[in-house]
Amino acid sequence: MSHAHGPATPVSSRSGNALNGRIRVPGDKSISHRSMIFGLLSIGETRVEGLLEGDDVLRTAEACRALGATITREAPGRWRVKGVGIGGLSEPESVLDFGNAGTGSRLMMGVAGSHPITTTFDGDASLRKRPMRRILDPLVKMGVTVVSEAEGGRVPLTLRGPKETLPITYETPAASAQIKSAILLAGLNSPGRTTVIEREATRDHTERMLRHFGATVEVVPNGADGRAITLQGQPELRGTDIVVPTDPSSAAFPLVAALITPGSDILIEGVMMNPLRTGLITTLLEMGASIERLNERDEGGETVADLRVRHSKLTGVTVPHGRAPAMIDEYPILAVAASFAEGTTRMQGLHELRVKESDRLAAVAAGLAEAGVEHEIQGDDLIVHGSRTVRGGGRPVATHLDHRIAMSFLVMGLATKEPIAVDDGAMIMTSFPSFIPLMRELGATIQD
Ligand SMILES: O=C(O)C1=C[C@@H](OP(=O)(O)O)[C@@H](O)[C@H](O)C1
Ligand SMILES: C=C(OP(=O)(O)O)C(=O)O
Repeated sequence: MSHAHGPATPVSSRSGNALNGRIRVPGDKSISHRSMIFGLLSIGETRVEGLLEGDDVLRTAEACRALGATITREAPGRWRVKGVGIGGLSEPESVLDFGNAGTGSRLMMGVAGSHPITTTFDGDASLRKRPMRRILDPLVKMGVTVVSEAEGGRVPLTLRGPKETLPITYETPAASAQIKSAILLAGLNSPGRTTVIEREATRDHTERMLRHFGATVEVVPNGADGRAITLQGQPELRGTDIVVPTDPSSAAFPLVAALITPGSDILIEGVMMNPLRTGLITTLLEMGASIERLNERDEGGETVADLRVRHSKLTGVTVPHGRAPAMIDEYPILAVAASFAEGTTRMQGLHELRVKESDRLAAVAAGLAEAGVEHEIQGDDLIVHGSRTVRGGGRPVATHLDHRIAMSFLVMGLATKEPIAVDDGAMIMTSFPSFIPLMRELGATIQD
C-alpha cells in the first residue's frame, strides 16, 4: 500500500474464507490528534503510548512541530512531545499541510488562530472542498482575523491571531466535536470563560483531555440531549502520560466483516466503549448481531472491552437521527451491514455525511448501486433494502479520497457473490494503515 498521497492504488476483495482469530486495531484517531495538540500546549513532556500512526495524525504532529513542539518517536506508537505551553507558540515558517485531515486542520485553527501569529492551512483535494466557515465564524468572534481564504471559506486559508483572544459563549450550528473542540482550544489562550453549547452531545475527548492535562472544565446538561461546556481560560497545562485506547471507528470494519461473512467468529481486543462512540454497536445489536462485550476494563481513562463477533442473521431497523453523533463515521459500514440484512434499514438525518472526506451519502449510494443493492436517498435519509445474498461485482467503487468508503466496500466484497473493487485504497493510510494485513490475518481475501 502506497503513501496516502501517491498514485491511486486499486484494491479488491472477494468472498471465500470465514473470518477467525483475534486482532487489535490501532489507536483512536480523535485521541491521537489531541495527544499531539495537548502535548504542544503543555509545559513539560507528554508521553504517548498507542498513537495511531496514520497519515492524518502524522500531519498534526508535523504542524505541532512547526509551531514549536519537540516531538520524537521512540518506538512504534510510543511518542514524546515536549510542549511550549499556552501562549508560547512560534509562527510557522511554511504552510501547514493537513493532507486529508478535517480534525487536525480544524482543531489546529483554534490552537494557532488564538495566538498572535500568522498561520496558513492547506490540505489535499478532499480537504479543499470541506467547509471551514463553521470554524472561522466562532474564531472571528474571538478576535481572530481571516487574512485570506479560498472561495466559500475553504483551505488554503490564513489566520492571524489577536493580542488577546476573547472568551465567547457559542452554540454550535451542527453536532460537531470538531467545532466544539476548535473553540475550546482557542479558549485556552483567552483570559475568561469560554462556553460551547451543543444541542446534541458529541464525542467528549477534548473535554476529558483538558481535565487530564489540568484545566478546569464544567459540563452541564442542555435540554434532553445537549450539553454546555465551560472552560476557564489560560490554565497551565502540564505534560502527562496518555494511553491511547483503540479506535472503535476502525474496529467497525472487521466487526461488520465478521457479521456478514458466514462461519465467522472473531475477537477484537480492547475496543474503546465511550458511549458517545458506540452508536454502531447499539444499532447492530438491534439488528440482531451477535456481539459480546467481554472483559470490560479501564484503559487510559476510557472503558474498553474485547468484542466477540459472530456471523449473524441481521434484520433491518430504523436508526434515529439522534444517534448520528455517536456513530457519525460509521454510516458507510452500517450501510454495508444493512445490505445483508433482511428488510429495510432507514438511517435518518445524515446531512453531516455530505461534508466529510467525500459526500458520503452520494458515495455510499453509488457503491451500493454498483453492487446491486436496492436503496434510496430521501432528503437526508439513506434507505437500504437488504437481502441475505448480495451480488457485488460492478465497476470499481469511486472512493473520492475517502478512506471509509474504501474500507466499507472492501468489507462488502468479502461476502458478495462477485468480487468488489475500489478505485483507490491509498487513503486507508490516513486512519487505519494496518487494515489490509489485519483483515488478511483473519482470513480475508484482499488483493492490491
Ligand atoms: O472531533 C473529532 O475527532 C472528530 C469529529 C467528527 O467530525 P465532526 O465534528 O465534523 O462531526 C468525526 O467525523 C471525525 O472523524 C473526528
Ligand atoms: C470524518 C473523518 O475524519 P476527518 O473529519 O478528521 O477528516 C473520518 O475519519 O471519518
